[in-house]
Amino acid sequence: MIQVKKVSKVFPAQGKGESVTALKDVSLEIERGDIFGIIGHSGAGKSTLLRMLNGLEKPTTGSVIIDGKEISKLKDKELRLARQKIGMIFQHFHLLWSRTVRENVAFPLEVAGVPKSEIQRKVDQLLERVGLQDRADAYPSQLSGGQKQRVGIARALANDPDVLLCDEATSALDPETTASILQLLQEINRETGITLVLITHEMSVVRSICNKIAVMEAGEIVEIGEVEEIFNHAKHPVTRKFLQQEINEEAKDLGKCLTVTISKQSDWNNLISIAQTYQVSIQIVGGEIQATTDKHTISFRLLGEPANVNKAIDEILSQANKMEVIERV
Ligand SMILES: Nc1ncnc2c1ncn2[C@@H]1O[C@H](COP(=O)(O)OP(=O)(O)OP(=O)(O)O)[C@@H](O)[C@H]1O
Repeated sequence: MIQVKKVSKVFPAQGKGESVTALKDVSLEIERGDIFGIIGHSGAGKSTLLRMLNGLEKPTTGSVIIDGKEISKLKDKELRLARQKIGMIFQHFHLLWSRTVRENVAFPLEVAGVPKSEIQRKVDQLLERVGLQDRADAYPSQLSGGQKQRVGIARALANDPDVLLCDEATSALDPETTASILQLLQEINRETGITLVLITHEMSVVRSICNKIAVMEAGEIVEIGEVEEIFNHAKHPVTRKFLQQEINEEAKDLGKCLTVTISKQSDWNNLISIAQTYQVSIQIVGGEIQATTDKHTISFRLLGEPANVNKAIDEILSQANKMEVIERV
């Protein structure tokens, strides 16, 4: 469905600045119906790659092929037609603020020259699909973040695209709304077989809906494959860091989480003795055994009476000279 072949992108120097290599020799293949996640830190090149997929950005070298057509070579009308089959949703929604919900969703259909009666029918159907039929005449400013993104999704689906590109589509939303938007995207993928490509900096997003993932760092793909495989056998440090971050985030919802370095048997004994003293239990939520350095990192939560948990944490922090506390969430 989507093939990115040896794509590089260099943004030429502006003024006195230096040129920026945003993508270096990136290759990937996305199959029809995939929910493909691209994860990376800010500046890794995710947006540039996503913009290549709908022809908004042209590769400096290499090619992008969608449904057999080399999008990077298309011009004018051909490119416009190809783009109608590639929807996009954004972190900050990009809605037209002076238009109602209905008019926002109708917009791409008007641009595509669809007859008015057909537009009406299609918009009703789309609004029902995203659960906004009773907000059709509201303006975006009257909607919650989740509802705004639902408008964005309905609008992106207006021309029955084969691909939906999601640019940090849930990053501005709270966890509950994020879950409901991801669920909607997953349902649409199941019902229509649409291919989803989503960029994110959160592993939890990848875990909840993606089947494949590419991890990017400094313009390159450092790890790529099936989600299950990568989550179980992450090889690259960047991937591992994202996974660790997710564990910490998850733990934040459930209780206080500490990540400490354990380098001696006595550190374990110490930890257990503190837990016994304050009658808390240690729930390990993650960790890493570093065979080469003999330093093991563990992340854990303390469970018990809140006052006791706090005392135990204070005790561990006060012994930071013995166990190095890397992170306290
Ligand atoms: N139009 C442009 N002109 C010059 N440099 C650019 C342009 N667009 C992106 N870049 C640079 O390319 C690199 C990759 O940027 P990109 O926006 O693709 O990263 P990203 O992973 O999407 O980051 P973020 O999550 O912050 O959006 C960055 O160094 C960025 O400054």
